[in-house]
Amino acid sequence: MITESTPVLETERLGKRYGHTAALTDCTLRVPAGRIVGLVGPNGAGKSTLLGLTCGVLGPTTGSIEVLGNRPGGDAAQLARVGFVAQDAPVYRGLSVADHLRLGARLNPRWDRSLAERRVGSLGLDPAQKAGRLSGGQRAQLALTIAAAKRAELLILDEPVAALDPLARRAFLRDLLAFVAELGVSVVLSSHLLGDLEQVCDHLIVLAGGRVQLAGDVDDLLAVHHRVSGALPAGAERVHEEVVRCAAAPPGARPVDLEELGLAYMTRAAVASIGGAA
Ligand SMILES: Nc1ncnc2c1ncn2[C@@H]1O[C@H](COP(=O)(O)OP(=O)(O)OP(=O)(O)O)[C@@H](O)[C@H]1O
Repeated sequence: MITESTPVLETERLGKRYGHTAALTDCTLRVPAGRIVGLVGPNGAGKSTLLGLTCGVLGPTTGSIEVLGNRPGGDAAQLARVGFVAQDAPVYRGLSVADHLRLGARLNPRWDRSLAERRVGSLGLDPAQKAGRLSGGQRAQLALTIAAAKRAELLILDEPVAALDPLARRAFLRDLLAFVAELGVSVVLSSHLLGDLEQVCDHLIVLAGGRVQLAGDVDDLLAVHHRVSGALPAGAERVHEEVVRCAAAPPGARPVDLEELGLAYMTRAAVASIGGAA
């Protein structure tokens, strides 16, 4: 039975291979509902693969995955519960903004016309403008509007801000926060830009080499990681350089921010893979 405590995403030893390439290995995750999840990792870490498995466009090679308590992409009802914006904010370049909204209304049973029109108006998009003539930021906003108006319970956004300048990125993330608060939707957002994710995410997943390096609610993760110069305190584990993991802050320790934390785990994984290859 699906309840409010049903996780939006639950995986158990999930694995995905493309031929001889292991894109994801032994990935075990549990993401509670209502979170804005930052999915970070270097190029080739497996982020797009995990997002593809989550929305059901890919199937697992090993292990299991449940999204909102069901098999991803299992049927039309499940597809309607998940909104997916792939990399590069895909839109139909020859169709106008208004055409996109009409198409959204025809294809999505829970389409929220008033939300779509309100967002297009507040963004200052001309309904008659062809999507191919919008700027990168406007295209990203249009793709986000369509995903939001679908009234999905989970929004999956694969590097939605990658092509945007700093001002457009900030505007996009601010809008995302506003409508997440309005709609109560859960979001999984991948990015290389940890600084951006820090502004919006309350749950973090760090992937590297196809494996989960770190996952959890941001407040919990920040509470057990600290910056310590000098000798490793008793009971602490060194993640990378000054960043250590231990339940209580040792004397003289300084707090870490999300960017430092993500980088520490990604660097540790990179160093380990070079060591393993040597
Ligand atoms: N269709 C495919 N066929 C073969 N290998 C693939 C395919 N898609 C991804 N891969 C490989 O799987 C691994 C993970 O790729 P994935 O695209 O999931 O990583 P990513 O973290 O999203 O990377 P990026 O940040 O560069 O977009 C990489 O080694 C990649 O080369």
